[in-house]
Amino acid sequence: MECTMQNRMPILERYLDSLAATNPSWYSSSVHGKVNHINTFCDLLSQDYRTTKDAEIHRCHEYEDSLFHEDSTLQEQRPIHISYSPVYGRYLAAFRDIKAGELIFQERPLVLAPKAGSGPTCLACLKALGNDWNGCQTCGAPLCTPPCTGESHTERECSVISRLGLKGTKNLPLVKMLNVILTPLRTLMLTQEDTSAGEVIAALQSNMEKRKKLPIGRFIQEQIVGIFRSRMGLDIDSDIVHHICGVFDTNAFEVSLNDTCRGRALFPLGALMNHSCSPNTQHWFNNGIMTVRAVTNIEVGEPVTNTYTPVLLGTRGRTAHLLATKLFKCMCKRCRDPTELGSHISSIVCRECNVKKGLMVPPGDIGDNWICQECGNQVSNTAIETLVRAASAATSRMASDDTETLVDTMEHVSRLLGPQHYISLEMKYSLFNAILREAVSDISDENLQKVMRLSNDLLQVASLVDPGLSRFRGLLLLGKLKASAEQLLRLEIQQNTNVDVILNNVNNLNEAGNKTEIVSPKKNISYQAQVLLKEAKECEQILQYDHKVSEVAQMLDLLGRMAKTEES
Ligand SMILES: C[S@@+](CC[C@H](N)C(=O)[O-])C[C@H]1O[C@@H](n2cnc3c(N)ncnc32)[C@H](O)[C@@H]1O
Repeated sequence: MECTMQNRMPILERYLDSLAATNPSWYSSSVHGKVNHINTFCDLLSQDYRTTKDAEIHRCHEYEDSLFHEDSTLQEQRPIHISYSPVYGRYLAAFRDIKAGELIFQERPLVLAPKAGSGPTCLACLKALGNDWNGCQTCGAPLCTPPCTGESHTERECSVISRLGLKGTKNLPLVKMLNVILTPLRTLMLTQEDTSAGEVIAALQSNMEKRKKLPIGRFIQEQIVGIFRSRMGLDIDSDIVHHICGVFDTNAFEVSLNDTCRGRALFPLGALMNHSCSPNTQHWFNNGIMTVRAVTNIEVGEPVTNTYTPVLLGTRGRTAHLLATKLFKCMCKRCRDPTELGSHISSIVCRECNVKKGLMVPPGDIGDNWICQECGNQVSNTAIETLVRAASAATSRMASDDTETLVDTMEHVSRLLGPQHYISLEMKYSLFNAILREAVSDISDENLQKVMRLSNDLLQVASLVDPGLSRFRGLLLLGKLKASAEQLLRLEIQQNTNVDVILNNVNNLNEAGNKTEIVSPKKNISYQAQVLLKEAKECEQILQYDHKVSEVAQMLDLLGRMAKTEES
């Protein structure tokens, strides 16, 4: 039975209500008791499973009326609601002003499965197993040995997979195929076992009709539907499989459960965050639970956005990625601005005006010439694209942990495209990470200086395209802190062992030969540590939900000790 247009928004609204238990902060203490009276997700959603074939969801009058009658006290603390626009479809919007750093919501995954295309992965806990694995005794699918505590590989799943004939074969292509079909298989089983979950999945956007006309549609029909029917004996309506696969490809998140277990998961509320190339939220996963936090202030009514593309990618790259994977053209502020919010990460340095270092910004029309903003020099789009492809090819051949090669490639790309270009920035970020992979005490003075320079360059770009409390900024600040704290530590050791340096400092004379105010080396280190301590506290706030927060805690300890040195 086809789901009517009118009932899709309320399904998702009721799903939002059902997340009350995971989000107690949505309710003020005076209405806390009411949380218990909200029906559970399962109670509230009790209709049959139905697929919806597009995202054209309109608010109906009945729905507006039902909102009007809703208990407003329950909503007063909640930061979000679901809104609709003919351009964006449904989207999460701020229900009240949200402050940067505020936790917006937490959500458990509805479906969790290995990533399509991944190698042997334990079906119970999603740990990557490499090639040395043992198959499940019943179906032959990869599982941990000794058995892990993961619960995802159920008896029912096992009995269906056993029809694949994997047992005893360790057939790698078949294992990879299993990772492709497992997502729709698990989702299908969930919709059959839990009609409420099925209804939410049915209400999510799948872009099914458009996808059916694309190669992905043919793949799903021939491979996934084909295997379900012919090898697994499942009598299944192919539209349901197309819808489920489309729901995953349109909405799923890559999630890490811990250091070794990773997969793909569906978070129906998280899925309602629309895309922005300069998003106002950041999300983290902890034991599979998604935590979404505001990275900038979000005004009431503003969309609450997530990014579906890497932020360090130029507009043309992001546009191509979004069109290919999510089937829409982004028209956000960053995409409409050829300078990309002043970052110039798609602009190319002009070769004709070396002195002024003029930049050629991408033309509005994709086929037009690129024109230097300083000297008016024109270069054809084809020539620029060839240049960018050459730079990109140079970086893709390179090992990302070899710092010397990274430096050479970064300099080469900077000469070709300019230091502000996104490929140069990717190189800078790779180099920053490669240097910091070493224990900080083993990093040379020269490389510590490099980390400082790279982080400053990247922080400048981050403040434009990924501003506020973004993880990117947090990681850059952390690297910078590690480098500066280590430099300070080396200075402290040097001064403790070199009495001459101290005496010279103490007898400090200015150019006129007068004694200047004496700043003892210890006081100087203490002062610098106090400045860094402030940055470390900002970093701690940004990475509050990140596993890297333990590294920030170490920095806080170290800097705290150095800041106190003068007093002792
Ligand atoms: C993860 S879903 C987001 C929720 C979706 N709008 C809905 O109604 O269920 C992704 C889809 O939303 C739409 N979308 C998301 N961000 C958009 C944006 N910035 N501009 C236009 N469409 C967008 C696209 O159709 C995309 O395929």
